[in-house]
Amino acid sequence: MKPLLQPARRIVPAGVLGGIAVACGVFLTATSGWLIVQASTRPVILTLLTAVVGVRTFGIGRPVFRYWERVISHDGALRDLAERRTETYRSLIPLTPARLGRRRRADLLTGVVRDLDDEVDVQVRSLVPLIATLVASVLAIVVAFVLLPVAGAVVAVLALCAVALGVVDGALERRGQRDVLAARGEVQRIAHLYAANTVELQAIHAVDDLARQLAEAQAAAERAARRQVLGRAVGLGGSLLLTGLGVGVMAYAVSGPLGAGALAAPVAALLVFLPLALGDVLGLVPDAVGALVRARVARRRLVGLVDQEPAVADVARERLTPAAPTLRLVDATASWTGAAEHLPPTTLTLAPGEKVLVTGANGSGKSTLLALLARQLDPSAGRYEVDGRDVRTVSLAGIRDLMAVVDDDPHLFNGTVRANLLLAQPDATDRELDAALVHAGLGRWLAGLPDGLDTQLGTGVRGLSGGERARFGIARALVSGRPVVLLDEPVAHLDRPTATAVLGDLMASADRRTVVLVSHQPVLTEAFDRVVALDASPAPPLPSSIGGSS
Ligand SMILES: Nc1ncnc2c1ncn2[C@@H]1O[C@H](COP(=O)(O)OP(=O)(O)OP(=O)(O)O)[C@@H](O)[C@H]1O
Repeated sequence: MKPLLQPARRIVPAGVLGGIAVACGVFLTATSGWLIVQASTRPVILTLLTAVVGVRTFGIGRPVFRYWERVISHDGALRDLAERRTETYRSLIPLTPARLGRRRRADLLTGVVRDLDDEVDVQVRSLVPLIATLVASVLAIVVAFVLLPVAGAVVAVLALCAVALGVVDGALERRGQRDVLAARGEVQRIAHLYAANTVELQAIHAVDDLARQLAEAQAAAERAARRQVLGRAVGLGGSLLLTGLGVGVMAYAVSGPLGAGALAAPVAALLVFLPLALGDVLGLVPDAVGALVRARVARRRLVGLVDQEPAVADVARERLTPAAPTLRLVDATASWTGAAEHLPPTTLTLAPGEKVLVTGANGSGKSTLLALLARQLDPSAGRYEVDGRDVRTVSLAGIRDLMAVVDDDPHLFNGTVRANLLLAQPDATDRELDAALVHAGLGRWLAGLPDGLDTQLGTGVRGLSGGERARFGIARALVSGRPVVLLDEPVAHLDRPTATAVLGDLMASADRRTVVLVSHQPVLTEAFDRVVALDASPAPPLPSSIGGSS
């Protein structure tokens, strides 16, 4: 992964432009001070003209440079976001699904997107303001030093104090952030428990107890959020205090015993205004530090997710491309975690075109069996062969290209019907898409769509019923043209007549494809060549109960 603080393209020039914009603001205030004091002595108007031009230049320069900085910094940051997203999604693919835990894919993706946003925020919320502050501070120090060396030293000390304040602020933010995340996690845990088990909780009269726990967790989260805000408040309050102190010390330096008494009054005014104007810039530091802390936490989460060894080794290059493969498991077991077996030793041969129903109790390993067949897992013992070749000796992509996997909740992206189907086979023609929808039992649905394949699908546009979604998943599998279709409870959420109709259409359309369908209860058994029952108890070996038909 790219280092967190590596500036994206154009971020350094953006920071310099931001620095010039900020310096324009600082010198606008300082030259205004010079102008006001000089004007009070009623000099010849010509002596004021230079300062008037300076004030105008700085006044115009500030928004112009600020706008320029915004345009190029956001352009750079958005490109960086796109690159980091692509890189992260690429890293997630080999980890899917075995290393991603049992979280819902949508939740996982939302978390990853949010973490990447926080990470990229560093570019515009931390790097640009910090570079800008540095540039403006250096310019201010140089100008002050040229006018009066001790004034340069005062501005330099002020800038160093702002850095120290940033470090303290960072430590407070870090602690606050940790507490906030822990407290929010607890709220989420209890809320999920509450929402997912309301009926059971009512049955054991535990609803009030859990509601009290939820209220306490919520109160703890609010306290943690207040502590976190305290860090930011210390930073902002501290920078205001520093500004005030800076003005006082500078006033003392230019007028007091430090030998500056000889300074002309307008120049003295310019120098006294300098720390005041710099205060605006130093006030950016706490926000920049806050963004940095959030980004570090997000980065740690992303690294924890992405920095895992894939469950399946992809070492061989030779690609198998059989049109009708024979799949064979020989005493194969599989494990998601490496700590326990999640599939008992299994021997099973799937001839080309065979239709097999796999049943078994919850947790007996049906989905694990499909994951093994789809090469989302490799056998922890035994063998998995495709056309007589051990799958570990051929390319992973080649094996996966043979399989179409349909789960119990096919995802529909915001986009047209066509785009949602082309995901499975980008080269498919409209005729093939139409045919797949018709074969999956969605012919009438398609005919009723206002724009046919161009109709928009997805949230808030056009929803699909559970049965239609299941059929859409099957249509995608048909469009893919892959010779093996693996279905994990594709009709789990449907009523019996709809489930029977969907499966009937699948069997009629799967013609020469091999179909393995997992279901915790026997459905439409007569449509399958074989029914395989998985035993819930792990060992001893089960080759006799599996591989046979019932
Ligand atoms: N992604 C995963 N990570 C870790 N453990 C998993 C994962 N998926 C399944 N398991 C574990 O593997 C075992 C078998 O689960 P599996 O989902 O294969 O059973 P199943 O027969 O399909 O059950 P169900 O009918 O409830 O879907 C279970 O103990 C389960 O907790």
